[in-house]
Amino acid sequence: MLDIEALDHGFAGNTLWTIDRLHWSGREMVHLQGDNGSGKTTLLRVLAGLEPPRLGRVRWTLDGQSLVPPCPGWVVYLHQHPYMFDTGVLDNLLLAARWHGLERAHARERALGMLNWCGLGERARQPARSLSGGERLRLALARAWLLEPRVLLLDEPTATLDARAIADVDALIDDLALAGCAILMSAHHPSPLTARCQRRWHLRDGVLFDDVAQRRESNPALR
Ligand SMILES: Nc1ncnc2c1ncn2[C@@H]1O[C@H](COP(=O)(O)OP(=O)(O)OP(=O)(O)O)[C@@H](O)[C@H]1O
Repeated sequence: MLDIEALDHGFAGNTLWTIDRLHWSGREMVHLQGDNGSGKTTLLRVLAGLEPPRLGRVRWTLDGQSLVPPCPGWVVYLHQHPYMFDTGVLDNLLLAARWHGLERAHARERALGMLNWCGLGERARQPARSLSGGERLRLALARAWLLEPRVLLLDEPTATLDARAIADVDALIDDLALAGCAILMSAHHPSPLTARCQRRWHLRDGVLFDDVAQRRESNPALR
């Protein structure tokens, strides 16, 4: 569902990374790795269409349609410190629903379901900006899931969380993956979730190494 050809990005005339060719069916959960500054966030932002690549092409094939990012509501990028609207917790979901044109009664019912799913059912009226880091991330996952995206691009989702919060977020991400949402996540530190990723992309020295492609290269039977 993701096809990349001759993608190249950088700033001020310097190349950050280049990717000759990459295909991802979306069936395997992917762990994007790389040192600080290797360009993980930038790659996720380019895949989401939040910034255009310097050269090359990104194409998503979703529900039989070939799309160039951005694909609002379908390919969703989530920052490790997600933006919270300056409203209550429930209204954060309802605003997102309205923004994306969900029908009002359906949106409310679904938003309440999402709040229970992410464990914030008792916090509907609490100001969203007063939530802890882990709670914000859970609310942001609920806000994303409200739209039933096909792809979630998660930027260091558990980087600043303690073990308990990581377990909570891991469980939610796992639910999304089981429901058929394709997950690509960057993460520095191993976690139960990164351990479950079936594929690894590694940004090193400006090149993206794909362990699946490398296995195919080294085993002719897989080509
Ligand atoms: N808009 C921009 N203008 C100039 N340089 C930028 C811009 N955005 C990112 N960079 C630079 O690109 C490099 C890669 O940044 P990026 O945030 O993608 O790396 P990262 O791998 O996600 O890093 P980290 O693991 O530390 O979060 C950094 O050196 C950053 O300063």
